[in-house]
Amino acid sequence: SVSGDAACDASDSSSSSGDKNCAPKKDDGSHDAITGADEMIVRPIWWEYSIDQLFEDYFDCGSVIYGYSDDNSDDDFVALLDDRAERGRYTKNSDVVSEAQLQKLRHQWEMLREKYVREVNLVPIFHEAENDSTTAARDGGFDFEERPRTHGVSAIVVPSRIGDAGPTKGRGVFATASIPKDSLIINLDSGSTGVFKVGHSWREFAVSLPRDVACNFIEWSWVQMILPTSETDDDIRNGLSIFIAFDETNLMNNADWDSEEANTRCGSPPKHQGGEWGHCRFHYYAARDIAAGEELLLRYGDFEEISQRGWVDIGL
Ligand SMILES: C[S@@+](CC[C@H](N)C(=O)[O-])C[C@H]1O[C@@H](n2cnc3c(N)ncnc32)[C@H](O)[C@@H]1O
Repeated sequence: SVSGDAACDASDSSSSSGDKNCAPKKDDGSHDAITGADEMIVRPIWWEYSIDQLFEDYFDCGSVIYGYSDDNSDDDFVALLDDRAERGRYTKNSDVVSEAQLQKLRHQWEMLREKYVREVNLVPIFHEAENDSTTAARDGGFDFEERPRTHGVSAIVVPSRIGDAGPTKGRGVFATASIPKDSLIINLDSGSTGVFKVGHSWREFAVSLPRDVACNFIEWSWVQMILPTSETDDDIRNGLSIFIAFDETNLMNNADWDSEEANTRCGSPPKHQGGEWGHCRFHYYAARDIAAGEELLLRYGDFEEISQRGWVDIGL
């Protein structure tokens, strides 16, 4: 017998994944109990959910992230779907960078950061902002007074602000000072990026978050294959890892989808004209001179597989 949702037979593993009739109630932390002959196994109903199923079925994140919901059938929704089909994505919110929205985001990053330190803690995470003058001296003398302070450290080490990147892109990150070619822009070694090595621990972390934070957490996480720097490099992040940033690097958009050249590239910059970029690990540099006011645009393919195959390989 099955406790909880009687329509969902938890002993059939296929029924717990993807079948909308079996979708759990949101945020109730409920479990399905399977009664065997001698034992009762309590199996969490999110047990086998893939990342896509968590996003679509468990949390129904469409309305949270893109502003649409399955039961919305008005004309706006049809137009919205058309737009999504064209662009692949859609962001409806017109007030994406109001102070209230940014406060909410900062609060979510802090919540994720604290929970990560409490429950996972595989890499050092810092709660305090670094001393800006030290950072400025190290990274080329930018005037860091211009940079709005975030809670905790940020991986973005150039003067920047979160801004409205337009109706299809949503928020983005913009330079607030000119950045010379080859400057360090993102340092994911700054104690502001968490790592998970096992898909299931990431899944467990996701399902215990409030719905709106969970949807962002899923949207912001990425899987990356990190190549070691040498035979003796035993950094826990080497190999296949899931990463989550606790800062505004989560808001950086992709250049490729608009057929633009990324101005912010992962890996060490080529040492000579026409040379190759080094392996993408934790540092991102200016691919050219970037003017104040320009959006900092990544090439998502630098750090994650476009096919998103890594999620399957890591158990999600
Ligand atoms: C890491 S987030 C970037 C922040 C996002 N713009 C926001 O406001 O939350 C990645 C998401 O941003 C959107 N995005 C990124 N680059 C885009 C582009 N070039 N065109 C349209 N949407 C883009 C997509 O929805 C994508 O899933």
